[in-house]
Amino acid sequence: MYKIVLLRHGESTWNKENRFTGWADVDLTGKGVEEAREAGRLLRREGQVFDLAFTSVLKRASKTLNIVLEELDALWLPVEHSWRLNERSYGALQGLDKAETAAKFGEAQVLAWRRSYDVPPPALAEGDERLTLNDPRYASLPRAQFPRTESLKDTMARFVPYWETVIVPQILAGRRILIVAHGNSLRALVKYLDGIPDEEVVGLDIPTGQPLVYELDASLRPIKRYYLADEGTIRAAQAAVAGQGRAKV
Ligand SMILES: O=C(O)[C@@H](CO)OP(=O)(O)O
Repeated sequence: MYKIVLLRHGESTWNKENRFTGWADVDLTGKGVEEAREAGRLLRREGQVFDLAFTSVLKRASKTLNIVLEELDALWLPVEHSWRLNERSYGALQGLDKAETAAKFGEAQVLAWRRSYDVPPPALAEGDERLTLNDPRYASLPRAQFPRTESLKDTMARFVPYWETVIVPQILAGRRILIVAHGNSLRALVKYLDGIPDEEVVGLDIPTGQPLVYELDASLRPIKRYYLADEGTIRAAQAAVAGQGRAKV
C-alpha cells in the first residue's frame, strides 16, 4: 500500500477578493498563512512523514508548502517545482470578480467555466499583459504551448504526464509524497485517480489548506481517500468554494 497527501494552498489575496486567479502569482493572506500552519500541525499530529514534495511555480502553493514543512520540522525536504502543477489558466477571466462575472454572464455560464470538464474560459489575447511569456519561470515552456486559457481537460493533459513520468516512479520507489497545488490542478489529479466521469466532475470542489490523504494499491489505484479534518468542516469549506461563483443578490 502506498500513501500520498494532496494539499491545496491556503487562502490567497484573490480568493479573499473572490477574483479568478489562474496563473496570476498572488500571495497568501494572513488567514491563508494560518491555514497552511494548521495543515502542517494536523499532519504532524497525525504522524505523517514525507520524503519528497512537489509543488507549482506559484508563490501561494510554494509558501504553503514551506509553512507545512516548517511545522513538520522538515524544511530540508527535497522539493520539485513544476508549472505542470500550476492552477488551471483562467484565460481572460483572470483578475475578474467571480460574482460580477456571474451577474454579467449568468451563473450557469460561470459554473461551466469553473467546473465543467471541457469548457475553457475565453482566451487571453496576444499582447495581453496577463500573458507572462517572458517570465523566467516558464523558460522551459515553448511559447506556443503557454496556455492562453485552459479547461480542466487541458489541465489534465499537462498534469497527468508529469504525474505518470515524474511522481509515480518516486511513489513506486517507496518515497512518501506530499503534493501542494491548486484547486483545479488537484481536481484534475483527483478526477484522474478516482476515474470521475466528465459530467460528475462539476460537483468536485477542493477547499484551501485541508490535507487530503490517498491510500493506493500496488497499481496505484485508490483504496481509500479521506480529509484529515472532520466531515462537517470539509462540507462547509466545499460549499463556500462552490458559492464563490454565485451572483450577489
Ligand atoms: O480562481 C482560481 O484560480 C480558482 C482557484 O482559486 O478558482 P475557482 O474555484 O473559481 O476555480
